[in-house]
Order: sequence, then C-alpha cells, then structure tokens
Amino acid sequence: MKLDKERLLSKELITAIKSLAEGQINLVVNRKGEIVEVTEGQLTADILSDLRRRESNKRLAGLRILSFNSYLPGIEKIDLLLHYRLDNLTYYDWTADRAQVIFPEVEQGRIIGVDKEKMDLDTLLDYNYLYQVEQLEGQLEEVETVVVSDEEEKAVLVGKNKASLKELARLTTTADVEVLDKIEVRRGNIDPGYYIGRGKLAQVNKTIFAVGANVVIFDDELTPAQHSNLEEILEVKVLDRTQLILDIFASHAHTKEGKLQVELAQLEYLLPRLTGKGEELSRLGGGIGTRGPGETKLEIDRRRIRKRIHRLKEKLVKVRQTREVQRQDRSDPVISLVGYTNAGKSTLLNLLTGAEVEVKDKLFATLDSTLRKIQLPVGRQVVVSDTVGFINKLPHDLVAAFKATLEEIKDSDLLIHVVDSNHDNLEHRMQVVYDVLEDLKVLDKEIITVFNKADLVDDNQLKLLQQQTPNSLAMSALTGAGKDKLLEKMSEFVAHDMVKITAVLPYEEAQWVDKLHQQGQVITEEYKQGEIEIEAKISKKLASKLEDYILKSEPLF
Ligand SMILES: Nc1nc2c(ncn2[C@@H]2O[C@H](COP(=O)(O)OP(=O)(O)OP(=O)(O)O)[C@@H](O)[C@H]2O)c(=O)[nH]1
Ligand SMILES: [Mg+2]
Repeated sequence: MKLDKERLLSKELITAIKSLAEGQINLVVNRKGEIVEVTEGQLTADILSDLRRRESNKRLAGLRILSFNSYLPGIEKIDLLLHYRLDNLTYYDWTADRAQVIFPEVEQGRIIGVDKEKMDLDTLLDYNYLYQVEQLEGQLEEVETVVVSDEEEKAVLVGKNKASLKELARLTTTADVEVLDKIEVRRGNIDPGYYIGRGKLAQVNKTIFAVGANVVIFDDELTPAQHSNLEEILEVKVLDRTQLILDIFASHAHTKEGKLQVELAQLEYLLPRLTGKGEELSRLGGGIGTRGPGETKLEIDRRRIRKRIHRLKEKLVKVRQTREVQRQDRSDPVISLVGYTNAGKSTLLNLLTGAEVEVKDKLFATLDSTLRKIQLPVGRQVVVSDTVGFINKLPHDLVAAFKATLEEIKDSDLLIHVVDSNHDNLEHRMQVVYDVLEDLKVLDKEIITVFNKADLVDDNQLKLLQQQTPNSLAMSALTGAGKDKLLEKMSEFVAHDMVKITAVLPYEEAQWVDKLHQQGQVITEEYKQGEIEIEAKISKKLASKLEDYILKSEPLF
C-alpha cells in the first residue's frame, strides 16, 4: 500500500491494518508515502537499522514512523526521534481512533526536543505533514545565534580614552553585564598583537583574577589575531566594542527586518574571524549571555554561515522592495529625527505625535524606525521618522546591515538633529553624527538642530550653543517647553514648497475635498450649486494635480 505523500495516514490503511494485524504493528514510511519497513510488537530503534537516512543534520531523516497500538504510550520513545531526526512519530490508538503525533522541536538550527500533539481521526487524516517538515527544515538551516549561558557576566573594561571608556561602561550595563573595573591604557609600548602593551596585559590579567571577572571587553575593534592572542593569555571570554554593540542590537531588534539586519551584521563580523583557526577561537564568537553568534559555533562551518548570509541578504532585498513601494506611495514630506543614542529622539517623536515609542534611559532603545504622521500648524501633513541612534565607532558591518533602515534618512526632506545639550561631550557627539550623515551622503540636506534636555542646562550655555549652530533651537522634549518653536521651524521649512490656492471643484470631484483637508490646510469651503469653492494652503505637488480646477495660486513664502 502507498499513502498520499503529504498525509500522515489514510482510512484504507487503518482498515487494512485492523483486518490484518492482531498486536502492535509499526511501519516506516518515506516522503513518497511508501511503506519501507514493517515490524510487529514493541517499537524499538531496530526498525530503522537497515534503512538509509539522509545524513545532513540540517535536514530531517526523510522517514517517519507509524505505530499502531492499543494504547497511547508516554513519550519514552523520544530518543529515537531525536537521534534519528525522524520527520515525526505517529501513534495510532486503533481501539479509540485517536492519535498522538510527535514532531521534533527545532530552535536556532538544532533539534532541542519534541512537540506532542493529540489529534482526533479527522484532523489526522487532513493533516499536511509535508508542510510541517518544510517549516522544520527551514528552521534547521538557521544559524545558531543563541548561546545559553547561565553564568552571570562580570566584566573588566580596557580602553585608551577616558570618555570612550565611560561610554563603553554604559554600553556594558545596557547589555546587562556588570562592570567590575575599568583600565585605562595610556599610549606607550603597544604590542600590535595584543592591542595593548605586554606590561599592561599583565596588569589586566591580575585585575581579572583579583575582581573575579569572566569577561574582558576592549574599547576598540580587535583584529582576529588580537582576539585569539588575548584569549589565550587572559583565559576568559574576550569581547570588543563592536561585538558589544552588535549584542545590544541583537537584543533590541523587534521587527523582522531589524532582526535580519542584526543577524547579518553579526555573521559578517564573525566570518573573517573563523579563518584557518580551529578550536582556539571557540570563545570568540560568543556575545554576551544569551545572544551573539554563539559559543557552539564550532559546529558552524563557514559554508553554512556564507549560505545564511546569502539568504539574509536575499530576504533583506525583499523587505527593501516592500519599503520602496510604500515609499513611492508617500506624498507627504518626510522628516527624520537623527542623533546620538539617548539624545531624546523618541521622546521628541512622542511629544510631537502623541505616539508611544519606547523611551528608555538606555543606549539604543530604538532600533526599528517608526513613522508617524502629524499635521503642522501651517496646514501640511508630514511624516516624522524616528531612527536608530548613532554612536562613536559605530561598527561598519552594522551600518551596512542597517542601510535599509537608514535609507529612510536618505529619503527625507528634512532632518532634525537631536542633541543632548546636557552632555559634556556634546560637540564630539555632534561630530560623530555629522560623520555618519556624511557616510550616508545626506549632509547636504536641510537640518534643524534641536538642543534637547534644555530643562537640565543653564540658559546662557543654551544661547551660546544656538549662536554657534545655524538653524537651531533649544527645547525640552520631556517638558514640552519649546515645542511651538520647533513646529514653527518645521512649518517654515515645508511652507517653501506650498501655495495658497483658490479652486472650484465640480461635485463629481468632491473626493478632493478630503485630500485637501488631510494634506493641507483648508481656509474656506463653500458649497454652491453643482460646485465647491475652496481656498486652501497645499503643496505645489498637490496643486499640480488639481491644475484644471485652480482659479488662483500664489506662493506662501
Ligand atoms: N531631562 C530630560 N530628559 C530627557 C529629555 N528628552 C529625553 N530625555 C530622557 O533621555 C533618555 C533617552 O531618551 P530617548 O527618547 O529614549 O532617546 P533616544 O534618542 O530615542 O535614544 P535611542 O533610541 O537609544 O537612540 C530618557 O531617559 C528620556 O526620558 C529632556 O528634554 N529632558
Ligand atoms: Mg529612541
């Protein structure tokens, strides 16, 4: 007998078995629905011993077991399934006509256990198990990016610059790792193989031991060689700033796109660090705690990573295409909030739009860009976009991976640069933002600079800042002070391409009235016989679509 290839079981088979067999009977079925093995009595692993299975552990075996029984046993046969990567194991209780189907449970590229499902006869007969297999095999292909570490991580930080080291400490706590000590390395005898000098290295080693740290985090990107040299000598997990940032991104990414982007960046970072080395690098890939392409990466060969990178890129291209379509639909001007992480961009977005974007006194609270529409006082609808914050030494791979998200900035008509004016290092931070904007080739765009957190800074200093920066203002996104000033500036900007029109629309064209309300500001609206006379402030673009009905048009500014 043969089964339909996507079905677990058929009525005919049940009838046949019931008429033939007396005790328990077990069948092995392949993906074509062919019965390739039959045994009687207790189900044991022997049933599979003569059969050829697929070898790859990225696939399931291509075989499943159907066990006809007079009772549903507990799942003591789990091992069988795990060990042989069976597609599934179906127990069919022929006295009660019910079944229990056991599937492998896959997470991050590995079979981690089993899923049991009870089914009545109808469900069972209808069940498309090939679909299930496809899903599971897809998950098996995923590269493992999770390291389950029960250990609490405690770090010693090593860096060459005090301010940057302080920031590294914030990044570290953001990643839920405790900072036990910081070591500042002054310029001196630096051994290129170790990022720092040999003498300093001995000190780092002592400190790790003295404070009981299990991680050392370096404030710059380490070369693969430095990484493995340092691990060899220090004998604890060695991470660098890039990995730390990638790690934080990994735990903060919520949308599908964000996750894809971070995984891509992590793998791109990992790949060159796997070259020609064996077990020595075992700790290298590990991020903090539960994230980061993992410690078990010994199992991950480079080919798989490459394949995965390829897949991720393909998926991102698709996401991008969708974005592109959405973008083309947009007729409203786009205003992007940019700035250093923690400057208050999300707080400002919330203030402007009444949105509820997560605001946290943590670095990189926002990763996924959020778009919100608001109506400016001048009567023009605009889209405001909140984006990922920038940081000093933003990893290159990350910028590359986040291109699609950052594309939003490229597409903007206006940028609002949010600055934390309460920060000692604000000039440097502003420069970092300019550098990233330059990288993205958007520095020629119109920028309004918002000196935020004005509630924390004294007025004279704010005045000074504003004098130094053209097109700037001071405000507090938290208290709302200065909001009107900002709205006015934004209005001024969008008003440049607006006109005041008087139009007469026939009733058949009444749908324009709504549009004018939505996308502009209607000043007067009069319904006459057969037509509507409207006076409104709208964009030139919208005006050009209404051309036929416009009586009068004059620029706003
Ligand atoms: N005192 C004061 N605090 C503010 C102001 N604006 C934002 N904050 C605080 O600054 C912290 C960071 O704010 P967010 O809005 O999350 O900053 P962000 O720029 O979106 O940060 P990322 O998403 O991490 O890049 C939060 O604790 C806010 O409450 C302000 O005007 N005054
Ligand atoms: Mg934010």
